[in-house]
Amino acid sequence: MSSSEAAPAPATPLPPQPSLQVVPNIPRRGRALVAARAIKPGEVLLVDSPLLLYPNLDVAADSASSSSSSSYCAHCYRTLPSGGPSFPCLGCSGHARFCSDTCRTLGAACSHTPWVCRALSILHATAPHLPPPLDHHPEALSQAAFLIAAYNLSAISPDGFVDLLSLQGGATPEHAALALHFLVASLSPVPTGPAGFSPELTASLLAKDKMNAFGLMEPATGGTGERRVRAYGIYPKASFFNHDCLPNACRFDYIDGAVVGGRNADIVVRSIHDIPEGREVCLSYFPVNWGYKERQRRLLEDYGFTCECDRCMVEKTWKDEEDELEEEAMDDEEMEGGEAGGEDEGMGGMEDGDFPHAYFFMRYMCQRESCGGTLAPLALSAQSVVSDVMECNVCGRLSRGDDPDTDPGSACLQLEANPILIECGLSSLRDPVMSSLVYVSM
Ligand SMILES: C[S@@+](CC[C@H](N)C(=O)[O-])C[C@H]1O[C@@H](n2cnc3c(N)ncnc32)[C@H](O)[C@@H]1O
Repeated sequence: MSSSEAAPAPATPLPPQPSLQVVPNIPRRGRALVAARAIKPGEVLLVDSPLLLYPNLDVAADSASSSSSSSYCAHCYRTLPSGGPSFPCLGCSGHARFCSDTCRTLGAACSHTPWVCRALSILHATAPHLPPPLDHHPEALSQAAFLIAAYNLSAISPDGFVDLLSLQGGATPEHAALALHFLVASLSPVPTGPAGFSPELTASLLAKDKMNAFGLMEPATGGTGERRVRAYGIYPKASFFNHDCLPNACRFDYIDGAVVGGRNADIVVRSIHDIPEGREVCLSYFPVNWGYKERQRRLLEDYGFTCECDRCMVEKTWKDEEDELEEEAMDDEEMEGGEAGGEDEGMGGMEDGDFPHAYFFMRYMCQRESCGGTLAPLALSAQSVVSDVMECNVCGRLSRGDDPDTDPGSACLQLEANPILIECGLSSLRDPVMSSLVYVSM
């Protein structure tokens, strides 16, 4: 280089290229998220903060502890340390408790305002005497808690409420929605935002909740491995993900994790494996090990569509065979007067050749009994190196299982959710990811 040539400008790192595009309307699927470029396994595709959170009150009503106060912070839903300090709400005689004075102050300003506090207190007192048809409605209390949170949002954040209204889902008021509307109306005068308070709005909100709420699970406690939902959240960007019964991404929450900045209720969506540019990125709306009939029933009842994904197209034919087998078994039973074993609707009895998704189940499904979680690699390192450690999005176990011929369960590191590795996973949660959705017009 001669002395007259200008020295090259120091290289400035390129901003991260967005990984997802919002496509506004795919026929029969509505909005969708599509890979804006080739995506590697374990990439953090989205970090989303909740528009609102609300408690799963139906669990509390079921349990013996229904009369005691909740074991989660009423603002951020972190587990409260047993025997440790907690900060009672000053308005409802400590029924609601917080994990810190900061959460108590934030709660009073947004999630646990004086109106929410009063309405939830009355709801707790009313819970044993709900009028019909709510007395036989398994989710009545949680749905009432959702409506309280939603109408509270309409008053404290009209913009947030507009985001909520923009989500998929609408309905005309039917019996249960009307009953919930009048239950909420009876609790305490509802603070109305610009959208008002009406049976039509209530029905529409309930439909949006059904189609878009994410369950945040209780911590895994060993034992049976069965986990219940501690709270539900509405996540506006994550709500754009459509469903696939063999998803290419899955979501994690670290609600009890050591997340800086008070964003422990954020959810993180990571890719499970390579995704080519242009491919739709989908989550599974429930555990991937559910059988065909159960999946179709849930998708139709709660989400209003019939799934035609590749897996369903294959398993649809199994259903007919199963029905035939069931009929044969019933005929045999009638002839022999003996017991006939029923066919498992899931994977039971399948030969490898009948089951083209076998690889997915071996590689990406948690092998821990009764977990049903999906595995994704820990987040890509800063150098974009794909991790060979897989994390389960339900039980949090970490495992190494590159070789599909080995049982990933046997390679399981047997660590409880490892805080160091999870911190590594979270280290790539930079704010730019939040804005990495780009909107395209068709
Ligand atoms: C959480 S929203 C997903 C985003 C939605 N497409 C939108 O436009 O906002 C769930 C709704 O999307 C639609 N949907 C999701 N997955 C689908 C699929 N595999 N096939 C058809 N529709 C689907 C259904 O209407 C479902 O109730």
